[in-house]
Amino acid sequence: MTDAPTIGTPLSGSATRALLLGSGELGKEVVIELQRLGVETIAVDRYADAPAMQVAHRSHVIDMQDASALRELLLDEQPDVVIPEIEAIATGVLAELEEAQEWSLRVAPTARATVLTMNREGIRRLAAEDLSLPTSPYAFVDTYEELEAEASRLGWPVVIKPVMSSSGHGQSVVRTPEELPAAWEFAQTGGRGSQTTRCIVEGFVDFDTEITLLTVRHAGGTTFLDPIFHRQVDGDYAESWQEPAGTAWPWLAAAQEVAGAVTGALGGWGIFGVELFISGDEVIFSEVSPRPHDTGLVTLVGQDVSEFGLHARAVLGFPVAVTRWPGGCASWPVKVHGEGVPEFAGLPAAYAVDPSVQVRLFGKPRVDGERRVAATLARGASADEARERAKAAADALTVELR
Ligand SMILES: Nc1ncnc2c1ncn2[C@@H]1O[C@H](COP(=O)(O)OP(=O)(O)OP(=O)(O)O)[C@@H](O)[C@H]1O
Ligand SMILES: NCC(=O)N[C@@H]1O[C@H](COP(=O)([O-])[O-])[C@@H](O)[C@H]1O
Ligand SMILES: [Mg+2]
Repeated sequence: MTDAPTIGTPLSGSATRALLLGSGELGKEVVIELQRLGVETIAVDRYADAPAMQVAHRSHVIDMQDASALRELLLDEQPDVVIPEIEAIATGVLAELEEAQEWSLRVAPTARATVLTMNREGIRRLAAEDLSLPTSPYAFVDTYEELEAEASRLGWPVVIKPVMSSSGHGQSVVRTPEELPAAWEFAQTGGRGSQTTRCIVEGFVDFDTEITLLTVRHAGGTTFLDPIFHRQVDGDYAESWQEPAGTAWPWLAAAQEVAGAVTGALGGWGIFGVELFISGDEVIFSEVSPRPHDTGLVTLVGQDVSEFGLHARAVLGFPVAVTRWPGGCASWPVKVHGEGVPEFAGLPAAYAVDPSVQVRLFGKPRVDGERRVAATLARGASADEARERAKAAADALTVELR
């Protein structure tokens, strides 16, 4: 792909082809945006009938952590752009193929960015040690004995996370030494299938609030979106919202500086979800996704172009601009526990909450354990009003597993 890209016609020799690695709810929205731009889309994930597969031109099921399977697929498809969507990918293959340029391949935002962020160690060392950004105190451990030593050095409570995981998988807050063995066990079994025992152990940050600062690097420069506030439960997002457009924050300039430094170091084009803790006026870097962020689902109602549309435009090489809905907006994820195929009821009641309510049913084929299967979205005059509406809409939905 050149710096001034053209878009071909899908399924023809001129097609512009985008291949998603990871095809969950976030990828589904990216594929919809790419389809609107006439891009041929190929959705890949570890299981069949994943959400993005249901809207893409075609799909493949492979173990994305298997380097040879991934290499074989990419050589076969030869996409113009690869869009990583999840944290469990053999990213070394992306770096190898981007470097080799056997065909004109770009990885969004860059192969190096995906390598560095796929593993918590890469991005944490880049931010804290190379860029000298404030982070929680941390250590990396490979054994239970190392964990014990580092946790007591850092001081309680500590947060333990597998180096390859997301959405809180395998993550726990440990308040006393007695809780440590169970947390180690959870980290070993609960991650996203990494082949290592390695974990990060972090000192607990007693923040006032936490935000995702969506940052778009694109052909026209770098654009910071309005902060997205969120509340997390067990390491996974439980609610996110944007305050009315134009709200001023004393820490915003510092937050943009941190986001600019991290995304600048990662480089390339695309959207980044920069996760920051705010404590007083202090901004502490937590982590960054070089792709759309789950808390950014709120942009589906808060902006004229959502984070998914912005990612699609940026990775294709186009400049972006954003207009905000002037009021508040909110998203509320729907998670279910159990086993079976989801069946949803209560949509009329959810829509009756407010005309601004929107519902996304992701279409995940089944649930085994706990899984996010839907989200509700709403607007309001204030963020609080939007949050109440999004929650009320989610409460009105019922999910049966059959
Ligand atoms: N050191 C810390 N101190 C206090 N809270 C923390 C710390 N690390 C993580 N958390 C809490 O846990 C949440 C999830 O952590 P983190 O983002 O690292 O996990 P994740 O698995 O990558 O989640 P996601 O994929 O949803 O971003 C954070 O948003 C924050 O609320
Ligand atoms: N915090 C990261 C995040 O929200 N990622 C989103 O969740 C999907 C995996 O869901 P699953 O575990 O239900 O398959 C991913 O594919 C992505 O869309
Ligand atoms: Mg996170």
